[in-house]
Amino acid sequence: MKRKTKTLKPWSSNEKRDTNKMKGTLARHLQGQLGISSLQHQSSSSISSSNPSNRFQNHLEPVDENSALSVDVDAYVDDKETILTQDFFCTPDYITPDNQNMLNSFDCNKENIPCPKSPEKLNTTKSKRYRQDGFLVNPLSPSSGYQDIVDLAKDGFGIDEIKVDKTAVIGTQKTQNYVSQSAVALRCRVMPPPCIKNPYQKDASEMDIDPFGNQRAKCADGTVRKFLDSSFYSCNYTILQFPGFFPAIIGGNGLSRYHTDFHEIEQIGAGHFSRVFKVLKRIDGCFYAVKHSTRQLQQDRDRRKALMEVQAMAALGSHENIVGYYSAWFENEQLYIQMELCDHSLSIDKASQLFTEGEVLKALHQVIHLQSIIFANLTFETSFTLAKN
Ligand SMILES: Nc1ncnc2c1ncn2[C@@H]1O[C@H](COP(=O)(O)OP(=O)(O)OP(=O)(O)O)[C@@H](O)[C@H]1O
Repeated sequence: MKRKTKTLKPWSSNEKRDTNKMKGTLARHLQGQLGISSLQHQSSSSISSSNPSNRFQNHLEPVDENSALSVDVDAYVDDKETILTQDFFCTPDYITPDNQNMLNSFDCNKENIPCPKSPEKLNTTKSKRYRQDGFLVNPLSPSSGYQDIVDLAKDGFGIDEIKVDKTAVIGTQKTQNYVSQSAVALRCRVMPPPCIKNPYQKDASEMDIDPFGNQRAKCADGTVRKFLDSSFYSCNYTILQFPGFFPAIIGGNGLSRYHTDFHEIEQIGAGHFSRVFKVLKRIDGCFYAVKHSTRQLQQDRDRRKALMEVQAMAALGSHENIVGYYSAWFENEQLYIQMELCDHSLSIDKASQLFTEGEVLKALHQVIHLQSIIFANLTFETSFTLAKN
């Protein structure tokens, strides 16, 4: 009697018909997939009852036999909606559904597979040993559980990844905000604003010969010209003046590029407003230094200022006296810079006096002559003197 009342929902006949139709389709699908013979009755009766009064009568019938099945189909429909929403945001592979990530492709043993050694950088032994110590548990083995995964997550992974793992272990329990988190992260990651010209780089027409060949990334001047020729953007600025131009990308509940792409080894330095870490890039197995600002760059102006260092490094390119630059991004309102990892500390030990004044002047002269860049933290007089000398 109680169940009978439950089926008397105040639905319109159209709504009910649509739902039944969907359930019928899904039921047939499930039947095919799972071989559930009991579905036969429900799906066929739903479809064959073309008479409205019969259909209404069917609604009044007890559904005790198929009630559990009915609930399952509802859940399936909900899942389908979630998947469709996800498809809408074009989820890339590495952030496809959490549980799928976890159960199908994430295998902690894979973390132990040695990264392919770079032909140039062969000193990856230390990192591999470190990781082997930390990754002993396969989350897919019967003995592993939530605690194991949390322990793994503590080893260099960020909070974000812990959250992902939690979701996966809970299993089919759905989280309300899964799609929205992915969507936010995706929107921020796949739509970076274009930097159409580096303020520290000479105009393409002035650079007849590129001394660095293809060794470094550059601003796409071809793209710039297309933008300008279209006369849509008549912009004398070096960067398009969009409001909120440099977004304070993700962090918090979103995905972390830093933790996705890099395995943090240790802190190797600290500046006035930054910290520098030795990291292993997961995809190429090489060590890099990643510097990130310690204070949050909430204002667009602050982000532009912080980016000056990045733009200068990118424009300078490869030089024996300049730390190599690879990439930069905003995350959690902080600027991250991926750089070449230097063997020794870059701090000048005052006691040992590594460089003479002449050597420093010579190096600076080379740099200034090379790219006509005057460092922001040098006074005009100093720079002028150095350049002149
Ligand atoms: N690429 C690198 N490889 C190795 N160590 C590095 C690298 N970059 C920075 N460090 C270490 O981190 C320390 C601080 O970095 P850096 O000199 O860039 O900071 P800063 O410019 O003084 O700081 P801020 O930008 O906050 O003013 C350096 O003194 C050095 O020890």
